[in-house]
Amino acid sequence: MNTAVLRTALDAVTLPHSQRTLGGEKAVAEIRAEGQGVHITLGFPYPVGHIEAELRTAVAAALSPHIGTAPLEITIHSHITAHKVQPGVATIAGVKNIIAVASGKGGVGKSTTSANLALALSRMGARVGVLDADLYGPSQPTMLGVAAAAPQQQEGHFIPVRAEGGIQVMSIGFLVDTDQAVVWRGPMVSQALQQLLFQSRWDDVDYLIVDLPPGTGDIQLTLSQKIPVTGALVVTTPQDIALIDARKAVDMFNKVNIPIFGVLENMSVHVCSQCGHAEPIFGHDGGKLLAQKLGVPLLGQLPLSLPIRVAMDAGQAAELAHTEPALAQAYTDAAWQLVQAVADKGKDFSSRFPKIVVE
Ligand SMILES: Nc1ncnc2c1ncn2[C@@H]1O[C@H](COP(=O)(O)OP(=O)(O)OP(=O)(O)O)[C@@H](O)[C@H]1O
Repeated sequence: MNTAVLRTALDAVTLPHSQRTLGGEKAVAEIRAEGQGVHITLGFPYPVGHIEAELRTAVAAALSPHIGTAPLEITIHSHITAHKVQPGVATIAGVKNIIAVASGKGGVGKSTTSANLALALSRMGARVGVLDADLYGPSQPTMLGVAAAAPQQQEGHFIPVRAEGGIQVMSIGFLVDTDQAVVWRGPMVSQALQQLLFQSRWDDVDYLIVDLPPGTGDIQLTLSQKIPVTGALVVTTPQDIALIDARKAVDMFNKVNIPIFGVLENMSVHVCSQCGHAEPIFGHDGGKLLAQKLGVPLLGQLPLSLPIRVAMDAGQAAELAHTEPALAQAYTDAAWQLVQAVADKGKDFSSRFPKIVVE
């Protein structure tokens, strides 16, 4: 069997729900002809659990003209590494990539998006963490169904609470009476965020989703100066007033050299559960147009949906995957774009070199 011919056929295979090819991704790690059969090993720098079945079918179809009915074995690996962050900020033990979820305006669904992206990433096979940095209104414990839990402490470290899918969750909501946090000033807020992040014992997290408070205040400043962020995404509703604020959030990230992975439009249209009529309550395609204007990807357009609201408030975000597969798929599509964008960033080598201290 000619492995060069097989490689050419494999390299041309397009990844499901993507424009990328196995060749472009340098994903074909090994082609081994053994006896009458063929063994293929594919390696990816992102999770592929959500496309694995389709990928296997596509690979088998591409090889079938060359191998006929010979036995075919396909092994698929994902190896997710740490990627570059802002210059001068070192990465954190146990966390490979931090993704900040921001919005210019409050109430646009940033926390909802953070929780659902985390769940999508975990369904795709990644190890995921969520840091609730919305110190004035933490909602991740509720949305992810772990509001009654508390992080254990071990040798002065917090052990993040585990939610559905093994998601590691840390939130100021676990530690303090959040009514008090409302009166905190800048330095206290900044310190609380750093404590949550640095004093937690994260267990080999591929992607840590940081749910930021709305706006461009103290938390965002701390984030940009002290916390190693791989990139950010901005959530907005389509109406003009939200878009103006979303743009401010994007400008802020640009100023501090944190790349924007994309814009996610939330509450795009309302589809009536009775008659199916779609109504653009907050306007049409605003997030899409903003993404175009800014030259960043549109990660998705999520409808204003009663099942989303009910699930989030009841702490049953994880159930959406079973009860509302189309909505869960929209979050998976967004997460899929996100992990590809992360993989495109340069790798981080800071942890491989000893720190040089000048005294
Ligand atoms: N696509 C959606 N469809 C229906 N309800 C939604 C949707 N997205 C969010 N919601 C609901 O809107 C409310 C606000 O959402 P969420 O808390 O995620 O917003 P936020 O931007 O994080 O708010 P905050 O400014 O308080 O941090 C919640 O009750 C949530 O369930």
